[in-house]
Amino acid sequence: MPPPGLSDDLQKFNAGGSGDWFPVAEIRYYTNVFIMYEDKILLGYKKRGLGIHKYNGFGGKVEPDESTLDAALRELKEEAGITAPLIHAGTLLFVVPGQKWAHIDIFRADEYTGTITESDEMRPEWFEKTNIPFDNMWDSDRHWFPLLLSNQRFSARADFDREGEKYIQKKWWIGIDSKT
Ligand SMILES: Nc1ncnc2c1[nH]c(=O)n2[C@H]1C[C@H](O)[C@@H](COP(=O)(O)OP(=O)(O)OP(=O)(O)O)O1
Repeated sequence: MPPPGLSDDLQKFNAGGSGDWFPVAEIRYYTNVFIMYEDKILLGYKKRGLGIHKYNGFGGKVEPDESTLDAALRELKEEAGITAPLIHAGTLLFVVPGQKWAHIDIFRADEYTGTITESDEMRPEWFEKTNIPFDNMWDSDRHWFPLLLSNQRFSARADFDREGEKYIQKKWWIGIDSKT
């Protein structure tokens, strides 16, 4: 049975951790974009802010009056200097007690245009799909990345405890969105 916040008709892919799900809170919308090319994936090394010193997709907050797709395209341009024909790949609910829930729409593309450029926020870097730096990413990424890489749409929830600047994964649930 999917946790609160996810649709009931998902097919479970994996789940783990312990304890209760954190209580419902207001939602804030974010985006995250992954560019694939042949056997490689483009990640960004975060130079500031939430997730500093981790590798992630390119993305950030959705601004008022902006669609998630427009926000994803804007952040990809701002943070990596490129544009791409984005496809919605999945959704991650990132939950931390005492904070708004982050609803992250995750996009992918298999091509891009422009010159990949480092920004103040992100240093882009290509990785082999067989050598993704999970030990230096958000802990939940390793659980949904197989679905991103195999082009299966997913919805996921990951609850993290916060200890100072550290985020410790407590519980997660990943489902395949079989409607698509
Ligand atoms: N758990 C987890 N896994 C993978 N990705 C993420 C998380 N939690 C997250 O917040 N994220 C992603 C979602 C976004 O792409 C970024 C966070 O966005 P942020 O850099 O705070 O937003 P910006 O709008 O770019 O920030 P500023 O420009 O205001 O600094 O991490």
